[in-house]
Amino acid sequence: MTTGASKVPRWFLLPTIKAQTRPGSSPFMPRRLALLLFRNSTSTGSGLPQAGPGRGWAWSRVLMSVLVALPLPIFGIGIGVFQAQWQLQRQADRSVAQTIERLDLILDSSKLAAEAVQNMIGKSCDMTTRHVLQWQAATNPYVRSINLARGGRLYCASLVGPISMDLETPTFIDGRLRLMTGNFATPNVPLLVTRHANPAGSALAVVDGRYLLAVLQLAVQEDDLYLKVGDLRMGLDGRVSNTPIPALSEAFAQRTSSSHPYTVIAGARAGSIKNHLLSYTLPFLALALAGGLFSGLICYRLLGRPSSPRTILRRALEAKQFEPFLQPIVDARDGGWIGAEVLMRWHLPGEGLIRPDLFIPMAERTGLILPMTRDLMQQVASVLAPHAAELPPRCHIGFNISAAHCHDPQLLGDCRDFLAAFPPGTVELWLELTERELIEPTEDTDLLFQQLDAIGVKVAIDDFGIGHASLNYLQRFTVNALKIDQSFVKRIGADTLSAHLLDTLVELAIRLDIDLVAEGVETAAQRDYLRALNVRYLQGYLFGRPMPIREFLPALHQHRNAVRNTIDHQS
Ligand SMILES: Nc1nc2c(ncn2[C@@H]2O[C@@H]3COP(=O)(O)O[C@H]4[C@@H](O)[C@H](n5cnc6c(=O)[nH]c(N)nc65)O[C@@H]4COP(=O)(O)O[C@H]3[C@H]2O)c(=O)[nH]1
Repeated sequence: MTTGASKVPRWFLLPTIKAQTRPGSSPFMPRRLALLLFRNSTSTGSGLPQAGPGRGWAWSRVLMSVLVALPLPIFGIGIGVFQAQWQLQRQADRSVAQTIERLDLILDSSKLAAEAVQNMIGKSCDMTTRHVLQWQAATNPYVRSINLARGGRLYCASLVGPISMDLETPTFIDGRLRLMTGNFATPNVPLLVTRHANPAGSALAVVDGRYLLAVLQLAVQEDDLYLKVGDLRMGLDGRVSNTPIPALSEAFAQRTSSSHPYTVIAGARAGSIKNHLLSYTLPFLALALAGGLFSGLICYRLLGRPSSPRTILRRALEAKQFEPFLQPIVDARDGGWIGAEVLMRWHLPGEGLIRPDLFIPMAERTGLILPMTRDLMQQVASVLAPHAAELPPRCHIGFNISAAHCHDPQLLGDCRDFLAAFPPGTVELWLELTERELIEPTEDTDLLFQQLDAIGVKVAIDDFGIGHASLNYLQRFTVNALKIDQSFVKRIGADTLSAHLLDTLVELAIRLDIDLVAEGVETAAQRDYLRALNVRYLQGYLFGRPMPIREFLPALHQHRNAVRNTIDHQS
């Protein structure tokens, strides 16, 4: 049976579906089948609501893609921050170590110079004393001048000879070292003074602050670096002050010299990690960001791709993309509508309507046919039940059911719910059994059919005459109607053998006292032939094509008006 405006013959599709759904076969949809599913749609039935893909799913897809995209940049930034922190701390440790090493060297040298003139302490500041002092200042690296003090006052300087100045002895840390902002000779150049005392007084070796600054600047990298002597400190700007050292929150190192009473402090202020990241790890971060973005996009694409038939159908079901189309069934005697067969259509946004024979077999194999049929029943009930009074008396509404339904105890509940939606006696529910999958009769199926019969549900055998199981079904189940397959109807008038077959089927139904419905009636000649054979109900394009459920009631009213007009005309 071929229906609709298919471009792909059924023989081409079915092997693919069968291969796909064979137990143990790949769970992924072959590309050909995916293409078939998405490309082969009919263009019938315009005016359907635009059912978009499930909103929930769309959000989940975006959320999952973001979750996939984020770890790489987060990991990249984490690694970058960790690496920057580690590097800044290492630099601070190294700066402190190098500074201590070099300053110790300088201070050792100035200490030696002060010790070298200790026998001159207390002696008068004559030419000989000055000569000794100048000699030491000239021959010791880093030492700018050497002075002598007595009784708390400077009295002899290598630079100017006799002098009298307060030494401010308490300002020397441990009595040995003093950091100064400048002195009488160079008031703006910091100095570091080493003091060597003996009972007669003290010798003072003065180191120029510019050496100290050079040491600091050579050792420093990205960090801040300070030399601290007592309360005074000297930073990389070369100034001496007693203001507190700024908070070094992102790296910190501090060490006190083991030889001289001073401390070196290094570290990184707030914002250094960010600067470090931007200057050194930017390409790495950009790469991590691009990687994250790429993986997020790939994830988004993959989630948007058809995965397994089950997933595709489940998503479509969640998105309410399966819609009921109704095709009228008429009384052969007067052509009046007695009800309709419900036929499922898949309304795929952007693609139009997908024919049921392209997805029903897959829905049956995946078991999704059960919730799909339930959804269809609910949709039909919700649209038609409020208009039950406008329907034909005991309106016949037929749903196709599959083998899986016959083993599903929920079918009974679904049928009950469907009938309960309508006022009692207004509709007659028909279940049409197809032969696509063989129904295995068991005690459970027997019980189910008995229960269905008990609540007034009728059973029809669909496509009767073309399958070998139809007769078995007749024996096994309580069958209320046979639907003659449209292939017999098509051959009416074509050959005598077909005519005989049709006659025999009709005779069988009459003998069994079962109702007959002929499908696929397209011409008046077919209608007349079937009517002459006493086939009770007819269905086919001659009376109406499958239509969206919302068009069914207006079409029914139109049909009634047309019949009324004809009767009026005749009378
Ligand atoms: N050429 C021609 N065709 C006519 C004429 N009158 C009706 N038809 C088509 O014949 C099919 C009759 O349904 P079916 O035999 O139950 O065959 C159905 C049924 O077996 C299955 N199907 C449809 N809806 C459902 C469903 O909700 N559940 C299940 N399990 N199967 C369904 O898909 C099959 C195909 O459905 P449709 O494509 O809707 O095709 C429908 C209908 O559109 C006519 O005059 N000429």
